Amino acid sequence: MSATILDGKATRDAIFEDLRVRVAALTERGVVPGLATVLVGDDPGSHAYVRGKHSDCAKVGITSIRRDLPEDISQAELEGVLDELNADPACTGYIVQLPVPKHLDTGALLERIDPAKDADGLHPVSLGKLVLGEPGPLPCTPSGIVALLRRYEVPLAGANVTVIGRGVTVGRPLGLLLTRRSENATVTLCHTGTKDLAAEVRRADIVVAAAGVAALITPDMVRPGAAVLDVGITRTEEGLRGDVHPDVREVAGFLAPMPGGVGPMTRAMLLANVVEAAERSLAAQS
Ligand SMILES: Nc1nc2c(c(=O)[nH]1)N[C@@H](CN(C=O)c1ccc(C(=O)N[C@@H](CCC(=O)O)C(=O)O)cc1)CN2
Repeated sequence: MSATILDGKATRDAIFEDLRVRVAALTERGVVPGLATVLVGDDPGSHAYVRGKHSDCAKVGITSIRRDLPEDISQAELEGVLDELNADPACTGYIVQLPVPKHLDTGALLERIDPAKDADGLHPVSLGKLVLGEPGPLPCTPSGIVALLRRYEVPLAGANVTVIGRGVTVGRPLGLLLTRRSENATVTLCHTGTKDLAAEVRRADIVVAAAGVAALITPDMVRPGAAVLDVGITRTEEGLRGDVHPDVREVAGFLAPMPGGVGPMTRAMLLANVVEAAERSLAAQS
């Protein structure tokens, strides 16, 4: 039997409906949420994601600001742009599109963002709040994964989850999210040093593949009925490839495909972070 598809686009559309109403309520009370994006260089994938973020903003009524910058910008110049956004009242939240060119220090850039405007949940203060279990913006892909699993009622409490990839945008924060008491899953975080990846995947109830290696997860590795979420994207001459082999669909119980699964959820959770931050600031004013 073929897997039930975890439909990220349909789930995103439902989230946008809710956000549209909340943005209208904020705007009526004089708070206009505004998302800025900071994009460095010419990477076509990053340009496509940033375009998508701006078109999402238009759909829910969030104003958006673009800062597209040249590949050879210096760290100091780029930090100057972040300082301007920190001071700009029209920008209530912003992101630095990752990855940035190699000569730039990603950690220092993320740290430069005013934590109150951290729309991506990647500032050290936001990640610290996640570790401490305090409220704050959550990294978008991990929170999108949890929202998608919840929407399709995939059981999380007590589940064995194998996450492949230890990056700061997906693997590491996802491990923190899924081991909160509210999710209560047991997480194995796999990476290039993992001795027997197939064995770690085989014992999982839920597999999240975020390695960026095309077709890394093959049907023989997946326990029949498991939920498999494909987060990896590899651009090849034949088109986009996910980390999950297409035949996994015949073995898995649930499948978040690439495209159409986790990606749209990442975009939805970004806007949710912007709206939640605006709501928090309004509550703090009153
Ligand atoms: N500052 C950040 N940088 C990056 C993040 C992030 O969350 N914050 N995540 C990724 C890129 N990303 C958003 O920025 C992103 C990736 C993929 C998708 C998406 O919708 N993918 C489509 C398929 C891909 C395509 O059509 O090109 C899908 O899965 O359906 C959205 C956002 C790294 N950088």
